[in-house]
Amino acid sequence: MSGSSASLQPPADAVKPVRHPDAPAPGELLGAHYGACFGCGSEQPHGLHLQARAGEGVSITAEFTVQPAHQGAPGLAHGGVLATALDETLGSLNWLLRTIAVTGRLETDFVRPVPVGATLYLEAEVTAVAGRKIYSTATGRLDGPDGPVAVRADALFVEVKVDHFVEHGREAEIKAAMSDPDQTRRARAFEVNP
Ligand SMILES: CCCCC/C=C\C/C=C\C/C=C\C/C=C\CCCC(=O)SCCNC(=O)CCNC(=O)[C@H](O)C(C)(C)COP(=O)(O)OP(=O)(O)OC[C@H]1O[C@@H](n2cnc3c(N)ncnc32)[C@H](O)[C@@H]1OP(=O)(O)O
Repeated sequence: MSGSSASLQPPADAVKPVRHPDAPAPGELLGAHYGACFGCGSEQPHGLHLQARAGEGVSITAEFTVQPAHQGAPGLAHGGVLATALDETLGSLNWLLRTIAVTGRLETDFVRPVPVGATLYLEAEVTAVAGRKIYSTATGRLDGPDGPVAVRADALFVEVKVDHFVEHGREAEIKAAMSDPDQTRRARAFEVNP
């Protein structure tokens, strides 16, 4: 996308992203990174329940169907919810790098209104990596994977350690996550890089 700000332009020393050898195969569903996640978790009744699938290289596809709970104007998706769908899809890319990263900056274009009941077909890819900084881009289309673009975004994610969550998250949820062996395994798996 041409309109993004200077801080979303990769620096001259940025490199191409490298797909981790243990990344899920193209076509495989990624599953939720956290059950209570508003974007992808199954435990949030009004969440997006976004399902992301590994693509080729460092790319992801995902689908999200707009529910009545996601309205801003009558019958239309709230822009913040659409930004969440883009953010979640972009965040899923980090699974393919086996890097834990959080959104530092997200720039979103809202191109077409998205009605309730519509399915947003999202695709995202990492474009460059510079140290801890991961640059990525995403689009969301209507009517199918080749349909008209409704939303798009450019983002900068910043790599963090698991300690980021332990340090900043509310104690009750952190304790629950740490006592869940599946959650701990998923989080720790990211800390072992080749
Ligand atoms: C056992 C329990 C563990 C449970 C964990 C569960 C699961 C873990 C697995 C995966 C989960 C991970 C993510 C979730 C996935 C998807 C959900 C969607 C993603 C999100 O929704 S996630 C929430 C929203 N997100 C935040 O909550 C971030 C708040 N924020 C911060 O926590 C800090 O702000 C941070 C860490 C971003 C940076 O802080 P820092 O101190 O580490 O690093 P620093 O500031 O030095 O930045 C380093 C370099 O990035 C550049 N940089 C930084 N920010 C920039 C900006 N905004 N614009 C342009 N450039 C920026 C600097 O300019 C510098 O660049 P340079 O190196 O060139 O100088």
